[in-house]
Amino acid sequence: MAYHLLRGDHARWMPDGMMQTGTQSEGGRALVVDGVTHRYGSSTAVENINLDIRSGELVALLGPSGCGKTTLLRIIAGFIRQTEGRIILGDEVVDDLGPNRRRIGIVFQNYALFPHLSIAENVAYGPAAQGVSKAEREAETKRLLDLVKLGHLADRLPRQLSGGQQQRVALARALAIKPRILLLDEPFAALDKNLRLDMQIEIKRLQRLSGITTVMVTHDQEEALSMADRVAVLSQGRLEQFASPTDIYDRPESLFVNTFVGSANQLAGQVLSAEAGGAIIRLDAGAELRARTPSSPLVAGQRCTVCLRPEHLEIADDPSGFAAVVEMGLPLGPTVVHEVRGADGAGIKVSEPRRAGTALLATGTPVRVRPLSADLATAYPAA
Ligand SMILES: Nc1ncnc2c1ncn2[C@@H]1O[C@H](COP(=O)(O)OP(=O)(O)OP(=O)(O)O)[C@@H](O)[C@H]1O
Repeated sequence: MAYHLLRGDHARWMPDGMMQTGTQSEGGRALVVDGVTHRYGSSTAVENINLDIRSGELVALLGPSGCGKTTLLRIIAGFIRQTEGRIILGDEVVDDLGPNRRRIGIVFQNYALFPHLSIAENVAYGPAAQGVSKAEREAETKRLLDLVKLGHLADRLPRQLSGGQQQRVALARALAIKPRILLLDEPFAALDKNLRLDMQIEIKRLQRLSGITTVMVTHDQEEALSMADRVAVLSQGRLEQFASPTDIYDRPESLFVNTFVGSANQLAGQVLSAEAGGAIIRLDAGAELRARTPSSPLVAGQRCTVCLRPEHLEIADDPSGFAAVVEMGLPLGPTVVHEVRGADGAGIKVSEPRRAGTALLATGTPVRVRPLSADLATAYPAA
């Protein structure tokens, strides 16, 4: 594939056939969400959200239903005017610009294609409204449809395409206006599992190639962790953490993030001693361990909740662990999960790689459970 260096205020290598997008130099700021709060009447949907999104980044807004992610996306797009705060695109505060004046490309869950227009007419619609000449928009439409591998279907109507194909048209249409940023609203929700994975890879590829700054709403944590450069985790309208997928998973900063992303055993315990960022905890189940304490400093004697992921525990005959009794063993293909019960009654999941010939432990077997290594536990003040 041939690459061209685009010049001007946004020098960037672009693949052959991809148009220029974005308004910032590589690594600069593309979008700032500055102290945004939105209330519907008396109920607060998003509260004091701050995000600083770099040019070329793919950011996922992740959270459970009702956490405010769609509201935030619609505020960025200009469909909703926030109660407080500012939206800054590049260096421009865009709060007074309507959606069609923000130059934002949007792909909705249901694609929202014009049903009576052909695929090519759908893609050319935005540039036509922008006053782009016929010859130029025809060339651009062809380039974009080739890019999403649908050039041969340009004359079909949307209903004559599969869901995945319609979504690629929606993406081409969004890119046709040369948007400053691309917004994806649950873009894979309507696709079946296999097609979803193909499209996730495809969109990530196109996003990387174009270098277009992208914000995607999803409630699917695997999708967020696998596709995004950074993930903004929201809960009840508040930003819990904004970090790389690795940091979100390995270094969660709140009990919510720790338990919403991946799974985590929650064990009750008491702080024996504490220092900045860490503490020695005695679990009610019977072991002592060191834990990170990211959210707030803990003090000796304080009750706490310790999170340990199932894959960070092992069943081992070791005095450093704590005693438990097997309740159930689940052979899950390459992993084996044992549900055990600690001396304090806590139910705990232990997930281990399955080795050839491994037998499941029978219900009632006494075992000892220990963390795989130090510092895998994270402690939060008890609720
Ligand atoms: N037009 C509206 N009027 C009043 N309340 C609203 C309106 N739209 C959303 N809300 C409320 O604001 C909160 C955030 O909603 P929002 O749709 O942003 O959440 P979400 O995280 O996108 O949820 P979902 O994943 O279910 O789409 C919810 O409590 C919702 O009930």
